[in-house]
Amino acid sequence: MDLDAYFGHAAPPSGEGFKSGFVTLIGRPNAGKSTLLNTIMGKKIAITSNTAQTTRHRFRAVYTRDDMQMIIVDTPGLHKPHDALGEELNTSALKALEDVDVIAMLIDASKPVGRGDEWVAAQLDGPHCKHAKKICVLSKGDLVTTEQMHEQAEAAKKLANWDAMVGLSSESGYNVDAFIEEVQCFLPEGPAWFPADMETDQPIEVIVAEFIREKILRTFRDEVPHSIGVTIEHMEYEKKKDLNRILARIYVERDSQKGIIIGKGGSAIKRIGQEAREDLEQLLGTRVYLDLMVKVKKNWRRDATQIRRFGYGEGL
Ligand SMILES: Nc1nc2c(ncn2[C@@H]2O[C@H](COP(=O)(O)OP(=O)(O)OP(=O)(O)O)[C@@H](O)[C@H]2O)c(=O)[nH]1
Repeated sequence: MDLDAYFGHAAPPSGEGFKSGFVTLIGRPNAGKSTLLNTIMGKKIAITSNTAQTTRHRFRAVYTRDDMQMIIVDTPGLHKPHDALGEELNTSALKALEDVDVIAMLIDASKPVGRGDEWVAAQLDGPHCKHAKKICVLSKGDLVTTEQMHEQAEAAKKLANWDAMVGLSSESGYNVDAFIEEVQCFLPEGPAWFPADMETDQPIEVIVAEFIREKILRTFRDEVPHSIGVTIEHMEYEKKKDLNRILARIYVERDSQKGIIIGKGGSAIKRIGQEAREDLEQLLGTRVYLDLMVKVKKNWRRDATQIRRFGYGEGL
């Protein structure tokens, strides 16, 4: 594939009236942050699942138009941490609030506003958030009636002093444009910070590893998804065959988890490999040969050094 598509070299657009800046998406786990990012970008870059703590990287996507460049910072969901990984993810998410132009807090419109939302909203009072405009995004609008949406808006109004509020659905695309326009209003005039054809600041290996992790999150429930980490050991493009050869390692914490990931006669790992390969072929625009290995690394989630080695949280 053409890796330049990820890093970009085209001259950044600029000019009078051009706006540019950073918007951070925050919210409880599962609020729909990564899905909104993908909908804005018009393609899947960030992984999503209904397992909390899906997002482990503070992830920047670059959305460029003729009249603006918006750098969207996706963050791990904010929640009460239970281990070093949870703490690292919270630190990473809160750090992404510093020095941004807009903070968009997502609140799931289909769930009652609760203490988790209150806790996240309270973080917006910090000194580092002072200058940012705050948009309340009521997400998953397709799951609620108009009346429920109004009720949710009333509850959300009490959480913070919002500069704007938008109800939308990333699934149907409803009102996502309105959100983009709202952000644009709040961005300062300035030149593009990144090349026009750059889509993300993450190395392609990180995105590939995340796509594999997503398939595991979607296949298994409970403890297993939180216990895995994925690294790309080797990735090589064979031009003649238009083929990317990828060797990935899936780390788990216990032998029993290794057995679960592999499945009876290798059935589970085979399915994960197949599904990941299909997604990766779309992402990379080439054929993909994917080799997955499972390895046990005891208690890696309790070890900050290990977590950073995976590149999760602050490690990048
Ligand atoms: N029906 C519906 N489901 C949505 C919408 N947006 C997100 N979801 C679903 O909600 C779940 C969580 O979405 P994510 O985008 O992964 O949420 P997140 O806030 O990034 O989650 P973390 O990474 O855990 O912080 C997924 O199963 C999504 O498919 C929406 O607009 N409508």
